[in-house]
Amino acid sequence: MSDLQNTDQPQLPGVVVTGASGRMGQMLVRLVLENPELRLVGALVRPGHDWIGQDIGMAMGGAAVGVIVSDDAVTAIAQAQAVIDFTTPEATLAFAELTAQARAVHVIGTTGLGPDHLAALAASARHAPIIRAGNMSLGVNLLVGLTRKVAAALGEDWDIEVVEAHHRHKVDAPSGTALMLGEAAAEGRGATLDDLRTPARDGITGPRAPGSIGFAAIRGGDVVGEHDVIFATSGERIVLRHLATDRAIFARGAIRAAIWGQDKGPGEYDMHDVLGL
Ligand SMILES: NC(=O)C1=CN([C@@H]2O[C@H](COP(=O)(O)OP(=O)(O)OC[C@H]3O[C@@H](n4cnc5c(N)ncnc54)[C@H](O)[C@@H]3O)[C@@H](O)[C@H]2O)C=CC1
Ligand SMILES: O=C(O)C1=N[C@H](C(=O)O)C[C@H](O)C1
Repeated sequence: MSDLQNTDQPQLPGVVVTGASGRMGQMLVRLVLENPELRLVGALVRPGHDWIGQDIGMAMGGAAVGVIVSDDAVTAIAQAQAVIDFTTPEATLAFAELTAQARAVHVIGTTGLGPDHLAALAASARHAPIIRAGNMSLGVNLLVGLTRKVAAALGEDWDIEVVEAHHRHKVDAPSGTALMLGEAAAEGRGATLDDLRTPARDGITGPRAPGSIGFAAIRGGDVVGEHDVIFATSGERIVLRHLATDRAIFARGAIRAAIWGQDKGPGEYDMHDVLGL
C-alpha cells in the first residue's frame, strides 16, 4: 500500500469509497491509492464498524495513507469530486442524495435495486452525474452487446436462459449482471425484460413458455462471478460465457468511470457510455 498517496496534488479529483471494509470496498481503496489520476479523500463504513477512527491503510493491514475511516457521510462526501459506491440499495440511496448535493460524480456498482430505488436515483441524477452498472468490467459490457446481437439474429425457436454463479455471501438474485444480460437479450427481440422474464422455477412449472427468458442462480464458496447466456434450439446450443476471477476488473471499471465522469453534466450514464461501446 502506498504511503500518504497524492496528498501533494490537491488538483486531482478527490474520491470517497463507501463500504470501504467490504469485498469491493477494500479492492477500490487499494486501486484508488495506486491511481495517479485520483486522490483518496474518504473511506466510509457502516455506523458502529470497528474500523471507525483508524487510518484506512492500517485498518486494511498496510501502512498509513492519511485517510481516517468514518461513518460521517455528510462531511466526507461534501469534499468529494467522486463517490464510488458498492454497498446496499438503502445505503446507495442515501449516498446518492449527498453526492448530488455535492455536485460530485456517483459511481454505483450496488445491485439488487428495485423500481423505487431506481426512481430515487433518477431524481438525484437531475443534479449531478450518476454512472451505474450491474457489472463494471469490460468483458461483461462487451458480452452485453454480443447477447443483444445474437438474440436479434435468432428466432423464438431459440430458447434463452441466463445462468449465473457467485460466492456464498451474495444476497441478491438474479445477479445485476444476469439482469443486464437478460435485458440485452430482450432488447434484441424488440421487447423488454419485464415482458419476457420467467419467474424462478420451482415445483410443477409446466413447459417453457415460447420466447421467454429464464434465469438460474448458483451460490457457493468463493466464486467471484460467472455468467452464461444459453441460446438453445432443437439439435444445437450457443453459450456466451464470462468468467470473473479477480474483483479488480470491477474496481478498474468503476475508477475509469469516476475519471470519465469528471466533465459530464447531470444525468444517468452506464459503462457503455464510459467505455464508448
Ligand atoms: N457492479 C459491479 O461491477 C459489481 C457489483 N457488486 C455489488 O456491490 C455490492 C457490494 O458487494 P460486496 O463488496 O461483495 O459486498 P460486501 O458485503 O463485502 O460489502 C458491502 C459493504 O457495504 C457496507 N455498508 C452497508 N451499509 C453501509 C452504510 N450505510 N454506510 C457505509 N457502508 C455500508 C457493509 O458494511 C459492507 O462492508 C453488492 O450489491 C454487489 O452485488 C459487486 C461486485 C461487482
Ligand atoms: O456480488 C458480487 O460479488 C457481484 N455482483 C455483481 C452482480 O450482481 O452481477 C457483479 C459481479 O458478478 C459480482
